[in-house]
Amino acid sequence: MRISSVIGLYFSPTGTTRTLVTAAAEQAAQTLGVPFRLISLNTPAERETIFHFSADTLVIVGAPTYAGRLPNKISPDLRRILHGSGSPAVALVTYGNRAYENALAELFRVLTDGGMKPAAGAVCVCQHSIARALAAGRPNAEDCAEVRRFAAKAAERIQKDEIVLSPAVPGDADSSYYIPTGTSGKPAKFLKSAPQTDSEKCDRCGRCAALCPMGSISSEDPSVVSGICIKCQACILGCPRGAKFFDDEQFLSHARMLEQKFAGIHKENEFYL
Ligand SMILES: Cc1cc2nc3c(=O)[nH]c(=O)nc-3n(C[C@H](O)[C@H](O)[C@H](O)COP(=O)(O)O)c2cc1C
Repeated sequence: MRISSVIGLYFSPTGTTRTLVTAAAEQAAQTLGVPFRLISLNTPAERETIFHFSADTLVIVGAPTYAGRLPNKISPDLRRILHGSGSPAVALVTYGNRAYENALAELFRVLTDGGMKPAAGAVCVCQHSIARALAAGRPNAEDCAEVRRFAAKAAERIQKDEIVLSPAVPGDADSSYYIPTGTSGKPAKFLKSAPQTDSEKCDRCGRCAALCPMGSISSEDPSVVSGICIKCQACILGCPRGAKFFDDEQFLSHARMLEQKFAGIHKENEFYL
C-alpha cells in the first residue's frame, strides 16, 4: 500500500501521550520517506475540525486511559471528528501504571467505526497524571525508542501490505468503567470535584483556562469552574505558579490508594501488530 503522508493526532492533557504520538509519527514518516503532521485534540476548539483521511494517509491516534477506557467525555468527540476511507491506522493508548483494561479495544473500535483500518496498537506506561509517584518520569528515552521501533515495523508492514486484518487486542470495547476506590477500599466518589485556586498565588494569567480540555475554567476569573471537570490535571500541572490544587477528600484518597498499591512496580509497554 502506498502511503503519502502520516498524521499523528492526540488527546493529551498532561503531555505524555503527545510525546509518544510524536515519536511514532516522526518515525513512521521517516521509515516511509513521507511528510508528517501532528494535530492536538486537547481543546474544544481543536475538536471542532472534522477530519476526512484519504486511503493513503497513515493515521496515528493517541489517547490516555481514564477509568479503564478512553476518557468518556472525549470518546464521542473522536467518533464525531475522525473519519477515514480505509485509511490504515495505529492506535496508541497510555496509562498510569494501574491498568488500561479496555482502552485499546475501545480505540480500535472508534477507529474501525470511523472507517479506518487499525493495523497496529501500542499500550504505553506513563506517569500517572493524578498519582505522580506512579511510573514517574515515563515515558523515558527507552519508552520512546520502543515506540519508534514499533512505529517503524508497523509502517513497513503497512507499506508491504502485510497487514490484512486488525490484530487481536486485549479488552472489551463495550465493558463498563473501572470504579475508583479510596484507601478504605470503598468507592471514591469525586465526579463533581473541581480544581481550587490559591488566590495568593494566582495572577490570572489565563493559562489554566486555555489548557482546560473542557473549556470549563473562566479566563477572567480562573477560580470559577463553570463546566465539567474531567480531572485531567492539565490546569494543576500547567499552572506556572502552582496555584491550582484539588482538595476533595475522596479524590485525594483515591490518589493515595494508587500510590500505595501501584508505585514502585515496573510495567512493560505492550505492542500489537
Ligand atoms: C481521570 C483520570 C483517570 C485515569 N484512569 C487511569 C486508569 O484507569 N488506569 C491507569 O493506569 N491510569 C489512569 N490514569 C492515568 C493516565 O492514563 C496517564 O497518566 C496518562 O499518561 C495521561 O496522559 P496525558 O499525559 O497524555 O494526559 C488516569 C488519569 C486521569 C486524569
